[in-house]
Amino acid sequence: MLGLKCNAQARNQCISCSKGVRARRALICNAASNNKFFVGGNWKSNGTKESIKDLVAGLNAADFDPKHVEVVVAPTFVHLDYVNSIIDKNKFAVSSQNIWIKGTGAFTGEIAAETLQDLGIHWVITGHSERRALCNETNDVVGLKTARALELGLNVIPCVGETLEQRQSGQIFSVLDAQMKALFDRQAFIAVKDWSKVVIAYEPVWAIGTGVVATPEQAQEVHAYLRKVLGNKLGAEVASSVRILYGGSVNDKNCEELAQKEDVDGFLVGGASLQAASFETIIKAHAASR
Ligand SMILES: O=C(CO)COP(=O)(O)O
Repeated sequence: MLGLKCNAQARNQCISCSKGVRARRALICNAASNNKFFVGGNWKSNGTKESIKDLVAGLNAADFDPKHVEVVVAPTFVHLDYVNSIIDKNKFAVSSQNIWIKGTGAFTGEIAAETLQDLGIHWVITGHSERRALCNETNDVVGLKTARALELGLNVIPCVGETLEQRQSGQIFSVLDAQMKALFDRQAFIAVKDWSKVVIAYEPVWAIGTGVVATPEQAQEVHAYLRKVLGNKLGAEVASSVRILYGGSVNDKNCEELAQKEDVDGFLVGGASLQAASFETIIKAHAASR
């Protein structure tokens, strides 16, 4: 995993400082990358003020070390400010689930990156498959939104993933290529300097909300592929440091096995992130898997 300290028992050398690293990917050490295991909770269109108050109280009481895991929760737009005001910011950051492709202005019903910044929200999810499928967001729109977030200094979680039909008809890698290309097509994406600000989420559509989780081997295969695609475009050092999350029916029972896979750097969790106890177990999956 990324962000492990250089240490005496290391078997590999950091390509940045030449010290040893015990990292599974063994390219870059803590001195060069502060990226930790990452867990996001996507609350989707769920929650009332009352249920959110209880959920946040449960999360604030969760026992984990933020030195080893970065945790972000994404409530609805209208709950962002409330959650940000009551959540323990030593342990959690708050993310929006979407942004508008442009700035503030005459865009009825849309939320600009500037507005999020004004609220102290520093993360945004882009390209979630529900937005792609239900709101007709194309790869190009996802590329624009991701670039817009980066231009405004936000941290961004672009989502990619194939449908069951695409997987079964052998299109999985061409679908992922096209989704990644839309990110690479934007200057703001390829010009990123600090790759702790970009976290890619692989969310196979067939696994989202279905209870059918990808096997650890299926997740690893795609994560390794995405890392290769990143490496071809941005170089080995960037590819090694970018965190790639798995999302789709992650729960407190299956998270540990998935977290053991070399290229699984964290999770983007839907349903199970609405239960504080389950989410806490998922947050601690990385530590448990070691
Ligand atoms: O869409 C997801 C996270 O963004 C995954 O949702 P589930 O965990 O409910 O399958």
